[in-house]
Amino acid sequence: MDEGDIAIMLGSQLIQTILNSAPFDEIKDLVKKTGAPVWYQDEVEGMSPLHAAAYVRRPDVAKFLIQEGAVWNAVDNLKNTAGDIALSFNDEETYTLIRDAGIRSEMLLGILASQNKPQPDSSSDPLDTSTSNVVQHTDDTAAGSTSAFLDSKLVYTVDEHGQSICKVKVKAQVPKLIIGEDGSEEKEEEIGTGIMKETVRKLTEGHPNEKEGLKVLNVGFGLGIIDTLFESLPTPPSQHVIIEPHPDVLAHMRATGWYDRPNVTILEGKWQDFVGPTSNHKSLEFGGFDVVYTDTFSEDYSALKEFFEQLPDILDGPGARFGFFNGLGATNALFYDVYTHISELHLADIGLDVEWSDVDVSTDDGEDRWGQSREYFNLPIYRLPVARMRDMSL
Ligand SMILES: C[S@@+](CC[C@H](N)C(=O)[O-])C[C@H]1O[C@@H](n2cnc3c(N)ncnc32)[C@H](O)[C@@H]1O
Repeated sequence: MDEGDIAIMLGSQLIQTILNSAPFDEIKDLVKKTGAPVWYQDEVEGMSPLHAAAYVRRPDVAKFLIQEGAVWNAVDNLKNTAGDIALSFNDEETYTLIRDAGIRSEMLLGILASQNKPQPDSSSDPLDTSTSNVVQHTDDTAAGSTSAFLDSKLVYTVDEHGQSICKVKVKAQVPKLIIGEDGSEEKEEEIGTGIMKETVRKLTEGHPNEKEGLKVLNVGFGLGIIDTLFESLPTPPSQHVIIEPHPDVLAHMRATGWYDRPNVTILEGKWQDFVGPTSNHKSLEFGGFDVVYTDTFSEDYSALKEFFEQLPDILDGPGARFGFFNGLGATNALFYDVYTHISELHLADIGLDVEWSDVDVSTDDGEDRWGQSREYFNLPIYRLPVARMRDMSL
């Protein structure tokens, strides 16, 4: 028997022992004394010892396995993590242990990645650096890579329900749906529009400058759902800046009159061109926004975190509000929870407190915001963030 066979045998034995609800010391000895690998996943189901601990609702075993290096985000062959299994049993203690292991691990990876981060003048594309292993896998499609997306051809059209959609042409020249709808009446409750409506409400309602017109920055026009909602406020924004890099989106904006709207300024390029360390538009007078929102399809969490870091410079102090499309990790309840917590921690680090609201998106009729090209959001609840600068004078 070679080393691999021994690891398989011991790994299987560890899973079986956990599933048999063996005493803690027996499980511990198998790992510590016999050397059973905690990272093992069986071939038939993809089950790991951590999955097994979740199945038999053993937080003591889960805690031990995590301490010994169990992989918190390993998915079985049905794409469930151990955390999903704990959640399905309503086993909050085991679920929280696994989720917190995920948060620790992702935070640590984030710190390591930022220490190794290329400098702004580096030739590599900062958007393509990833700090995360939560949903990170090689994905060179337009959905998963910023550069592939920005190079792809977009077509604005109307679907069979009369709703505006945007398609991206992929290599095989098969158009795929990527961006949601425009809020025609009968589609009002669909996921993208519903979320954007609630986002605009939370970002603007009761804002001290609401009545005189807010100064708004939106990053990523897409179908213009959120920008249209901002423009439809009882008092439209006094200044409405939109940052958008995709040439086809810009052409669509031009054709639909966005360039001619009073108080609307369109900045052609990526947000990185206008704010932060890679910005080469130092002359632009940025900052002082009452409301900032970002939703940049195909960028990853490291880019979002980088955007967070620019907020103190662009928000107009404590009264100002910030929102972002909270869709990362949303193919899986555990990953979504981990990302939600990590973004809250990172925002807190830079002095912003987040309030989360739950938006029920379970009633959508199966057509999601991003369509069929990748499963983006298949959770019943969207966690909507609104962050505000902490008032340091208090
Ligand atoms: C999902 S859409 C935004 C949808 C929008 N929230 C709405 O309500 O219709 C994402 C947009 O972000 C743009 N985008 C991608 N990367 C960007 C970047 N680095 N800076 C600014 N915009 C970006 C894309 O071209 C696309 O138009």
